[in-house]
Amino acid sequence: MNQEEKIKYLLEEIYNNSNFNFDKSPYPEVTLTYAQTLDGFISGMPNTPPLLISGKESMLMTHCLRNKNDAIMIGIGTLLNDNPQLNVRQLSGFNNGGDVRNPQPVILDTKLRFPLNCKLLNNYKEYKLNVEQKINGYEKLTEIKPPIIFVAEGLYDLKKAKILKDYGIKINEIKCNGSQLDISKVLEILKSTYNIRNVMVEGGAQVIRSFLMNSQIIQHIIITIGPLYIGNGVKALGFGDIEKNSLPHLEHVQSLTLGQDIIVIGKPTMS
Ligand SMILES: NC(=O)C1=CN([C@@H]2O[C@H](COP(=O)(O)OP(=O)(O)OC[C@H]3O[C@@H](n4cnc5c(N)ncnc54)[C@H](O)[C@@H]3O)[C@@H](O)[C@H]2O)C=CC1
Ligand SMILES: Nc1nc(O)c(N)c(N[C@@H]2O[C@H](COP(=O)(O)O)[C@@H](O)[C@H]2O)n1
Repeated sequence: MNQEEKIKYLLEEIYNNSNFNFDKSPYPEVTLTYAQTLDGFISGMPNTPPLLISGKESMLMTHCLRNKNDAIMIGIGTLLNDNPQLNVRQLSGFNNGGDVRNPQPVILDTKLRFPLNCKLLNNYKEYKLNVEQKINGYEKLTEIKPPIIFVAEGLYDLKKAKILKDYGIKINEIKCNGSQLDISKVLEILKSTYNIRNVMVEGGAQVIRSFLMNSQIIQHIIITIGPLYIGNGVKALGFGDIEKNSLPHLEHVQSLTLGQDIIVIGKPTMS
C-alpha cells in the first residue's frame, strides 16, 4: 500500500469503529481537526500569512479527511486570513477522473464578510465554466461545490447576499444573539436541508472553541502536532480563559507519527 492508501485505511477504521447513529442523530457526524505547534498555536498572530504546521504526510491525511467527509466547515476569520481552497488536490485521483471528491465548503459568516474574489468562489466559477462550456478535459475535473454560508438574521448585506446567490452560493439565515451562530442549528440544517452525513471542522480558533465548548456534538478529534515552536500567535482555542469544566478530555485515544508530526486521535467526553 502507498502512503495515501495507508492513511485512507486508517481513517476507514476510525469511522467504522465509531458508534455514531446517523438516523437517530439530529446532526451529521462531526470531526474536529486542526494542526498545532508544540507550544499550542494554530497560526502566527492575526493578519499574518498562513502558517504551515503539517508536514507533507499529515497534510495528505488532511486531504484524505476532506475526501472522506461530505462537508468542511471553517469560520470567516480563516477564510479572510488564509484564502483557502479546501479541496483534495493532494490526492492521486484529483482532476484526473479518479475516485476522489471535494467536500462541500461551509462557512460560518455572521455578517457576510465573504470576499467576492476569494479562491473558494473563483475555483467554483472556473469549474462551472469548464463544465458548461465542455472545455477540453472537463470530464476529468473533480467536482467543486458552491459554498454554503451561514449568516445571522438582520446582520448582513442583502445586496451582497443576492450577488452570491446568483453565483449559486446557498445562504442560510439563523437567528443570533451575539456574533456567534448557534452551531447546533447550523448542523441541524446541514443534515435536514443539505443531506450532509458527515462534516469536518477545520477551524479557526473561535470555531474550535465553540465546538469544544459543545463537545457532545463532536464524534472525533484529530489533532496534528508539528515539531515546531513559534513563541507567539493564535492559540488553538483562541484568546480568553475558558472554565476547565466546560472542556472535554479524550477517550479511546490513539496516537501515531506521520513523517515528523504526531497525530492524536480520540473521542471527546465530559464524564
Ligand atoms: N492550523 C490549523 O489547522 C488551522 C489554523 N487556522 C487559523 O485560524 C486563524 C483564524 O481563526 P479565527 O480568527 O479565530 O477565526 P475563525 O475561522 O474561527 O472565524 C471566526 C468567525 O466566525 C464567525 N462565527 C460565526 N459563528 C461562529 C461560532 N459559533 N463560533 C465561532 N465563530 C463563529 C464569527 O464571525 C467569528 O468572528 C487563521 O489565522 C488561520 O490560519 C484555521 C484553520 C485551521
Ligand atoms: N492540516 C493543516 N495543517 C496546517 O499546517 C495548516 N496551516 C492547516 N490549515 C488549514 O488548511 C486551510 C488551507 O487549505 P488549502 O491548502 O488552501 O486547501 C487553512 O485555511 C486552514 O483551514 N491545516
